[in-house]
Amino acid sequence: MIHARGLVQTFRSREGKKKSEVRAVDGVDLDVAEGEVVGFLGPNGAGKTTTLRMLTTLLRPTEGTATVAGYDVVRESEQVRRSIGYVSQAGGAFSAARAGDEVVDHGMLYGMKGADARARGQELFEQLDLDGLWTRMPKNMSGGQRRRLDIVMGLIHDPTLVFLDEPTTGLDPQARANLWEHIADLRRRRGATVFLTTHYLDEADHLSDRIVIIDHGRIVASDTSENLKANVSGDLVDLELADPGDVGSAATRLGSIAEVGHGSADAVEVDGNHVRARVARAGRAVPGLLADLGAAGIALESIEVHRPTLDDVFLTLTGRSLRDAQETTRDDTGGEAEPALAGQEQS
Ligand SMILES: Nc1ncnc2c1ncn2[C@@H]1O[C@H](COP(=O)(O)OP(=O)(O)OP(=O)(O)O)[C@@H](O)[C@H]1O
Repeated sequence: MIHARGLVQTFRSREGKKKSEVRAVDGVDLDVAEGEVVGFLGPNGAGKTTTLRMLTTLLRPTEGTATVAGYDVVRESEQVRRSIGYVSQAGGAFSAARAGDEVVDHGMLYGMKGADARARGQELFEQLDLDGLWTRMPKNMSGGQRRRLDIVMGLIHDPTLVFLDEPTTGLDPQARANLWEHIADLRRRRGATVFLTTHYLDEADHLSDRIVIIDHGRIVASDTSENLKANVSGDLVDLELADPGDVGSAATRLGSIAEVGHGSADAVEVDGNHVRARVARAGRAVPGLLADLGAAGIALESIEVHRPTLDDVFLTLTGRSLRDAQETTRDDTGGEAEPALAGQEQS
């Protein structure tokens, strides 16, 4: 459904007289199969939206090629647009019209007959828990209802491929959970392929068949959440020692079973009377460790084993926590920015 090779997008940014170039997307290869739900995850400014805008034909790639639903995003942009649904991060700018009229107009823009757009719109209103709101003006809807209306607009022409850019940002937990259900339903009921960007780890984990992580414009991982957790980052073993004097020898013993590839001394973190390290398949390794500690007369106050999270995966791959990265400001280029010549908006 989506095949991209070497996608690049550069933007020029200007700060006073100083000009610089930002490589917002830096050589992205991507393959998404029909019916797959892919979560595109990364911190602010990683390049998610820019990638999405190239795939949805809103931005011409500076370099590289992509086909979406079988059409080339540059040469056949019209066909791509007709084949996809796109729900942008900002959501639609609604006029003062009633929600149902907006939806019908939107469908007609895609070449649907008015009656068909109305029937399909009403069906979607029902599926997305908007029944009774057909004649309400969007400005009088709650944030969650408006976000679901955005999704109705993105689905009105019955696309089999849907791009959702941060669909639940700004929603309260209940509205998020509710929208997750609807997104999962898109595939269940309609067999749709869904490509969604998010910086919520739990969202990516919950919804996606596969998670693609982007950082600094490059894909750093692509796999199921389970595989990423199992292969990229081991379990965290946290030993609390009864006697702080045992910290050194416990660290050496824990280091000996710490993940391969990390020098054992570096792999262990000491914090007061706690000694921690990542251990591959801790369930198998820990009994031996306990026997070893017992034989050396090292007593424990407690032992905890934590399964890795997606954030651990991100930390292992990039050296940064995604949670911390989310706190950084969105635009680190400074100043006013404009697309570079090769990165012009497509009409
Ligand atoms: N029009 C533009 N002009 C200049 N730089 C831009 C422009 N759009 C995006 N950028 C820069 O490109 C990089 C990638 O931005 P992008 O919006 O794709 O990231 P993102 O992963 O979607 O972030 P977020 O999660 O905040 O939406 C950032 O450094 C951003 O500041």
